[in-house]
Amino acid sequence: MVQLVADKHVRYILMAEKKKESFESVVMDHLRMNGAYWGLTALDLLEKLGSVSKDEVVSWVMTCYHESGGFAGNTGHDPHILYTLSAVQILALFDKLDILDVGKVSSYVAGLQNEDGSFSGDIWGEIDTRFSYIAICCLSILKCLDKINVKKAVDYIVSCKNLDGGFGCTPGAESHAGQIFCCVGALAITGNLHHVDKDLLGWWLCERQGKTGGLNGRPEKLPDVCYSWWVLSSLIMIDRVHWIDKAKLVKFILDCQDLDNGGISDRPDDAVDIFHTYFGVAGLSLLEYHGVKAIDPAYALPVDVINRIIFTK
Ligand SMILES: CN(C(=O)[C@H](Cc1cnc[nH]1)NC(=O)OCc1ccccc1)[C@@H](Cc1ccccc1)C(=O)N[C@@H](Cc1c[nH]c2ccccc12)C(=O)NO
Ligand SMILES: [Zn+2]
Repeated sequence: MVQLVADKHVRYILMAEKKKESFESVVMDHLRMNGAYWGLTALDLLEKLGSVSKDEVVSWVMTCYHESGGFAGNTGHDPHILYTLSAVQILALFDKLDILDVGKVSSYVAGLQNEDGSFSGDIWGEIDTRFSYIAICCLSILKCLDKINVKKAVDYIVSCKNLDGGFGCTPGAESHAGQIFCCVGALAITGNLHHVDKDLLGWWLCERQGKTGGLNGRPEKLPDVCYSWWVLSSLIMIDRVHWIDKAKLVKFILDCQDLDNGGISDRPDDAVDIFHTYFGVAGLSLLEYHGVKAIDPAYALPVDVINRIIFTK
């Protein structure tokens, strides 16, 4: 039985941090803040966050801070809600939320809420339930949920619920595991999971597991390691995780590792990347794999980090 080659993954992540000219880092240049969140959270789940310089990372994150209170995907880029959450999550990992002007950051996020309760990603106005989740998760970590109209935000999310029990990016849009994670996560954080039909959605989610043990994002699609997060965290939040075969999913994730150079790919024998390495480790965390720290399914941060935030000051 293949094991988790944790040390190889740690080395792969640390190398990715250094290789700035590689194809992958150039392609991902505009979402480098997300990449930093994936790499650092995976390191923390493997109990190796200490192998990076906290001060170096934190000062780089702050070079992406914009006077509007938002964060950009890389130094000097435009701010966007996507990267503001990743930046706040990184600072939470290092217990450095105190360096933030919380009032400014929370006002940037709250300022993106629309009349109908939905959220835009930035000043250009694109609306997506992904942004509702990001706003609620970010403001909850900053303890500023009172800055938005939570009831309207929840009503908008509920308006995106489909007949199959799932959720899409806007009202009437097709159910997709990624959007389901966002909507269920936002409802979980705000204490509104009673709006979810747990048996109906649980059935749609457990149907994502194929004969290989992997999970896909929609019917007929190929299994993909990152759905080990989108689908599994949703199943855990609605208390239906026993409806899938956890052991088969563990094997699928472990079979996606590059045993020599480290890293995890979306499916066996594909090229590894930092995104799937994180979602593979996070999936194993949700499956309580030995040697991986527990991750919170709604906040996508280690449980000890969430406990520190919720139960202090
Ligand atoms: C832009 N991205 C995507 O579109 C990936 C592509 C993909 C990977 N495997 C299958 N497709 N898809 C993706 O992120 O889908 C997740 C999702 C979740 C919620 C709504 C829509 C899509 C990836 C990057 C990527 C591109 C190409 C290949 C591998 C990674 C990406 O940056 N995703 C972001 C999307 C995102 C940002 N903030 C979020 C908050 C909640 C949920 C998702 C996000 C992410 O998951 N950050 O943690
Ligand atoms: Zn994927």
